Amino acid sequence: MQSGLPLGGALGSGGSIADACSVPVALTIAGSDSGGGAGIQADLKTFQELGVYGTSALTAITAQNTLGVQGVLPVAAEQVGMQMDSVAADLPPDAVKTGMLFSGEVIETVAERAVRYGWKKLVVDPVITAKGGARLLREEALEALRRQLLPLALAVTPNVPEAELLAGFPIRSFADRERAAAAIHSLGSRFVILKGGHAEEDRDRAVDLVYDGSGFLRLESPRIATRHTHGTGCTFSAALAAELARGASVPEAAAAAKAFVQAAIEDGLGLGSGHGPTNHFAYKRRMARRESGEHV
Ligand SMILES: Nc1ncnc2c1ncn2[C@@H]1O[C@H](COP(=O)(O)OP(=O)(O)OP(=O)(O)O)[C@@H](O)[C@H]1O
Ligand SMILES: Cc1ncc(CO)c(N)n1
Repeated sequence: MQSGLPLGGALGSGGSIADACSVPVALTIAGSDSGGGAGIQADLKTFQELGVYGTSALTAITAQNTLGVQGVLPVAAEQVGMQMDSVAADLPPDAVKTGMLFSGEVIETVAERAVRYGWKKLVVDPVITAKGGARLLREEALEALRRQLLPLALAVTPNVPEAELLAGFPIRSFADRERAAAAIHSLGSRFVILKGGHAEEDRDRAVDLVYDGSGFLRLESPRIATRHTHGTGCTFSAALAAELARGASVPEAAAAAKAFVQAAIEDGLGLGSGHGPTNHFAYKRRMARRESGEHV
């Protein structure tokens, strides 16, 4: 895994940063959250915190805050495609993640570009509803997600309600979660990371399951008692994509993403009067304190 940005030395030798910089690049294809805790804003903040240059293709503009989603304006699929073309032509991404895609046409456009540009490190966060229940994916687009996008994914990162919809059966136990991960894996993604934020049977632990088609890896952390978890899923999948862009394997990237989101929830900001955002600064600050010898 790369440990930092190779900027050092470039300035003193007369070269420009632009000439010398080989920073990893990630692309997020997602919706805008005006409240800044989820969507494209969470993704770009996470990329930045992890030392990855962030680019974006916007799929929808949501009017949103910690209380809910007040409005959704979809971006036309053609315009989403043009944004991907602009980025791919000039700033080829090392990893790509998708979030809110909203329509079947946008999903089809993303799948077509993923093939055209050979995006191998594609993370699909199958965003379906927001925490308050607002729909971020049209009902009729679920099949397009299952059939067109998942076969192209390196990793898909459903939460429990999304996994129920993708697998087609309810999840009530840990064994159900394993069965759902296997069912989703059969749709074609190389890895399934079934997140446990919503899992009601785990009161004390937040357990994410990583499945590669043969074995399960469990990523566990203490469950934090807080309502400030807006955007945890976006933040997790963005951290996963950033670590993949830096050269990590999927299990390594998933463990790092779990640590990133745990710090972001633990050091919450207390903003807003509903489900507040997480703290995207927290992980990097902790790492810096750890490196300076502090016990964190
Ligand atoms: N209360 C919590 N304490 C610790 N970790 C949590 C908590 N809630 C969620 N997580 C972690 O956050 C990550 C995202 O999981 P979650 O299931 O909440 O995703 P999500 O529902 O897609 O999020 P959102 O829809 O808010 O973006 C996972 O790694 C999960 O384990
Ligand atoms: C734009 C957007 N994407 C994803 C989510 C899911 O958290 C959200 N609430 N808003």
